[in-house]
Amino acid sequence: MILEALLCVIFVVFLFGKLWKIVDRQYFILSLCKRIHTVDGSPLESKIFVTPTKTRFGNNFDLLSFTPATVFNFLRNATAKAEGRNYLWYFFNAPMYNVVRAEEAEEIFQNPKLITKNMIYELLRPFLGEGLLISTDKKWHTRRKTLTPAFHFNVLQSFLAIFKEECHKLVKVLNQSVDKELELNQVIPQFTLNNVCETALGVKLDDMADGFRYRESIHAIEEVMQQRICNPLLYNLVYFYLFGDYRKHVDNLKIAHDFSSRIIEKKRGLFKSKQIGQVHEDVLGKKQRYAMLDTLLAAEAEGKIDHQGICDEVNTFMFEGYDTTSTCLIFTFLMLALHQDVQQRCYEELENLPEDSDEISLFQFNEIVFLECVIKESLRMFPSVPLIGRKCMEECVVNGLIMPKDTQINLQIYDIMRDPRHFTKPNDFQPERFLPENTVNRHPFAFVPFSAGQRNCIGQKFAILEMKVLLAAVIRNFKILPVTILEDLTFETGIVLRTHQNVKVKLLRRESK
Ligand code: HEM
Repeated sequence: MILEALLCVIFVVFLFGKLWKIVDRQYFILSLCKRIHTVDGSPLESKIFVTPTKTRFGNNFDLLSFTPATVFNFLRNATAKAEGRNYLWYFFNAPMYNVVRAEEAEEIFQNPKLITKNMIYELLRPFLGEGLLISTDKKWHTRRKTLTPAFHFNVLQSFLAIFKEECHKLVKVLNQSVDKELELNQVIPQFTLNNVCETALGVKLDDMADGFRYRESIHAIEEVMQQRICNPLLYNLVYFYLFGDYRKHVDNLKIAHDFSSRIIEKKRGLFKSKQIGQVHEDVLGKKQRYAMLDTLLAAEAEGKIDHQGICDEVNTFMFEGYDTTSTCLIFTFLMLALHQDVQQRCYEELENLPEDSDEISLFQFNEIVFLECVIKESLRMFPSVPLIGRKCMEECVVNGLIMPKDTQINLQIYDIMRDPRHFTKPNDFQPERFLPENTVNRHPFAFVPFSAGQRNCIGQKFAILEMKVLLAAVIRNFKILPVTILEDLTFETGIVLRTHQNVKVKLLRRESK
């Protein structure tokens, strides 16, 4: 009797084991997801690197109790282990495919079915709603079409005046910091936030009574998003509510949303009066300039967008247009300080411009080639957006792999742009790489700091112009000397690439001619 029962148990265990093996070929059972397979039936390992898991539950627990710095190092180590191949994790009920090669990234950027963002972006949803960055399908297409004219050449022309004004203000501040250590993180973000606030909303943040509070709230929102990125448990709303900074986050979201919503309401009133030929002044009684919000209000008048939609788009611009540009500027200043020869070459290039910076035209800014190479090389080495994510909404074939529905794709921009096959000595700062004659044979998707394909950055021309205006003004007025060196810095991956330490330089006033 006992023997029979034992045999029965052994048989059931054997059967269960067999069944488990069969199912496990298709599904990573303990990670609760379907597996990726190759189209030609070859072993997956022959095409990509399958990252070994720390537990039997996929890579789900590999990231627990991470900090922004350890996320950065984790990603770099993962890429190093893959030895130049794209690599896979089984993560969060779905496979996560990491792309580090331009060749395979191209197919993803170009695939019109792969335009939906992945789960990381859900952390931004409470702030950005259905704005351009997160929305998908028809809504995204319509909005993108509506907003594209807001970045037209003629519009940039009118934004140039704003950039110059903010630049004058900043140069005045910098004049007081000559010969002292200057923390770039204390001054640059204010410059880019002021710019994006005025170009998006049409108001000067420094003139607004609650401008400071708004600025603080944006910082706080980002900090919480950063925390959540580092701890997958905090993605869960209940866990976030119980153990995270949920209340603080909600309060800050309210401050930021109320601020933009209030301005939108006031601007709507002015827009309507303008339509019937009254008033041309803004909320503070000053002469009105074009702002992106005007394009949105015009779309609202045509019934193409509602109040919530406008709020989402404005918040998206503020968010996307602020930290990305300040991060790039900080790294560019750092690299200029560390490479005096490059800085000197920029200075000489700028000597050809009119002495009065107010007279430098958009056309002339576009012609500053070497400085643009410097910006691009900084973006290559230190991309403000180090990774972007997509999601397969249905089973799809990508890079010769069959990806189940819900597969998450990470385009590791940081690693793509440090691929030695496309950039020799990738860790060396060499702006000459971007001179037109040196880019001819480069893979078109090897340099993608603004993403590529349909969902590329709508604000890239805006950003390059804004950064050129400030860099040109600072280089013409000051010699930038190094204080921080790269070895002092701990890099952190959040929504944007950051350093744990503030970046410091020293300015010397240049002799006026
Ligand atoms: C150095 C500065 C900047 C960098 C490196 C940058 C980078 C990027 C990247 C990589 C994306 C794609 C994100 C993704 O797919 O997840 C993106 C999208 C976007 N960027 Fe930028 N950006 C910069 C500046 C700006 C500025 C100044 C604005 C607006 C004023 C802006 C507005 C946007 C918007 C709205 C999107 C979403 C576009 C869409 O999906 O249709 N960006 N940016």
